[in-house]
Amino acid sequence: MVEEGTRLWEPTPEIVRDAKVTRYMEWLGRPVDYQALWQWSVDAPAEFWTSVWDYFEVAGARGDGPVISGTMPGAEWFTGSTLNYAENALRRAASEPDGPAVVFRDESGARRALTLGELAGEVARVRAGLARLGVGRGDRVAAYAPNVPETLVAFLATASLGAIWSSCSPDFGAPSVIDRFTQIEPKVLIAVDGYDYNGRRFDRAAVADDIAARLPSLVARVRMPAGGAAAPAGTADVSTGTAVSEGQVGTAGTAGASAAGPVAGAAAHPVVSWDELRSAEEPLAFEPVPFGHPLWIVYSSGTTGLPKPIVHGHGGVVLEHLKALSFHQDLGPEDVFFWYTTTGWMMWNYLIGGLLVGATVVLYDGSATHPGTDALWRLAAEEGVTYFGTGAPYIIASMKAGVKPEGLERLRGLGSTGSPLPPEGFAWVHDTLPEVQLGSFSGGTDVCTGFVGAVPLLPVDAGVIPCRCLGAKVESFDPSGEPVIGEVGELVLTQPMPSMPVMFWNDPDGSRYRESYFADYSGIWRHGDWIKILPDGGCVIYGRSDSTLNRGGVRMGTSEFYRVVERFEEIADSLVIDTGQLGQEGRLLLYVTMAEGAELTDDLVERLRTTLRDELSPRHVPNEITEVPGIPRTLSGKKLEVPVRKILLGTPPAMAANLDAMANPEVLSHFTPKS
Ligand SMILES: CC(=O)CC(=O)O
Repeated sequence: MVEEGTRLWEPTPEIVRDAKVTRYMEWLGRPVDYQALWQWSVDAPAEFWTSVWDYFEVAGARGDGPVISGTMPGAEWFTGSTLNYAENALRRAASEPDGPAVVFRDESGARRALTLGELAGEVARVRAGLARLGVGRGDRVAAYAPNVPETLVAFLATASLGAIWSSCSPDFGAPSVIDRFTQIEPKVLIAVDGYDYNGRRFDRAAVADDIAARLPSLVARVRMPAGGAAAPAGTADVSTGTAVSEGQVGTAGTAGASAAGPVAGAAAHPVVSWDELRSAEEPLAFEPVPFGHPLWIVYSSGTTGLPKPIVHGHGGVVLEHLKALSFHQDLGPEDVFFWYTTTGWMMWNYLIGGLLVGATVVLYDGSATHPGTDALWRLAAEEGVTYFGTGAPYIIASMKAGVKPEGLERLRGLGSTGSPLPPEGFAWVHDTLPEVQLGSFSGGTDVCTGFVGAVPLLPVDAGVIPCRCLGAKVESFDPSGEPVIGEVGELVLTQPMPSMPVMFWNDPDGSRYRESYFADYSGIWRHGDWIKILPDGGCVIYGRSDSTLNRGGVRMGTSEFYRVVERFEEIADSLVIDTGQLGQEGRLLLYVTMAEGAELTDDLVERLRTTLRDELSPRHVPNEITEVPGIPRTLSGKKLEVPVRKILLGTPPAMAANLDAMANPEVLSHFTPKS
């Protein structure tokens, strides 16, 4: 067992000297002191964010309007300024056309690379193609597409026109894509015919047809062959619209006809191929748009009602990602940046932000563990990745599988997000890659970034996120709404950040937006996580505050519970649910999946109970411990604590959880209430 707070990594004087954030402080004329810099960044947000614009020489016109007008919700940033995300992402293409921009790898090991010049050329072609289809400023372009270079090209082309992007990963089933895209009424749908995962080809042509048929707003659909444009000829027949998959053809577990039943009649819009879309060579141009002009729409995985369509603006994303990627991940033009994600998670949007700081971005499409658990580590070694990001579950899986990554001499930083990483995960990273700085990073889709994370100036302690990020005034509130240090409380933001949503789509009076973050504390963003802020500024995240374990008034985040349970080598994964309701003590139910060859014996149950009693409290001994075949997770790897709690309290699974956004919906049937 690793004690929380054990010092694991410290920056050398050279790391501190060479850090991008150090150069920025020198430029500001401030002493190299992170805590003092953070305090200034939140006490003087207008000065701080102006300095970010100036320091990075953002391409655009800053104007002389106020930097912040109004307060949350509805604070406005850089009134009167104009810029374009795509121009900022491609700004070095003219001067360094041969510089590396994008590397793509798939499960089979196939590799494609694009220079900055090639990327800009492709963006120009697709931009022209979208414009021919009638796409202009404010129109929505939706993509049902994998993490391939064509998707990135299409996004940048969309942004260059001032049109609005939205993507879903092709492992999403039709109903959940329809739930998302019908809300935003896209003009063009870019849809892939299939994708490869875990050594299998999943044919998505019929799903793409179904989605397109339910989007009456479409003026055209672009057909992308499985594997992207570099797929072998014959992979997709664009004239007939039938997909001819190579290799084994499978049906994804989440596939299926739309929940709303079959659609009669063929779609009225034309279908064009990717090659037709990119057929004309045209000069690249960028539509200047106001700071808050919508860039993309991402979705929060809601469990009731339709997913929330969260709109982020060009300016907020450019400034936030420049700051976070440069000062916290320490990325620049010499870096090769990889984060394991699909296009359906905001970490894709974050990953491609690497272009803003000049890094080469590595796109990977496929399973993290195919053909073996070490798949991503190998990829990182082969591509000379300098910053490797992944979900915390992959680190835990690598630890449990005894993976020993090799050939990572260039690696300097390792990002972990998605769910809290326990101290043991921190220690494994440190023991395995002692030179590498682990950056546990937490924030969310809502702000398209992390607001607590690492910085190269601060040490890393087991289980502790080293700092609150610059410009993010994160505080922990006790039940009476008072800020607390050293105690677990509600994570709130008491100052606006520029990457907060500019609005929710289809929410003209802003009520849905206000209800989502501002219902509890007036003018203060409640994020929905438990956090403890330590006296030295370090932070510990304890999971979602709406799935808290409240045992006789002792409140605890679920991550503390998992930390104890998942240390047992017999346990592969776990889920804990407190069925208590407001004012009522409920039952504490622990679900476990077993490691290969292990059994849930009476002896193991007793050891689990004793350890939980000793390490947490007698109130945290489960009433029941049940073995299940799988722990329900979203496609981006988050445990479904709140939906399972609802199911156990009587809500039907299809109403409690968004089945199509789940990695393993079939396991939900094992979580039914006992009569
Ligand atoms: C940065 C994050 O917070 C990502 C996530 O967990 O969704």
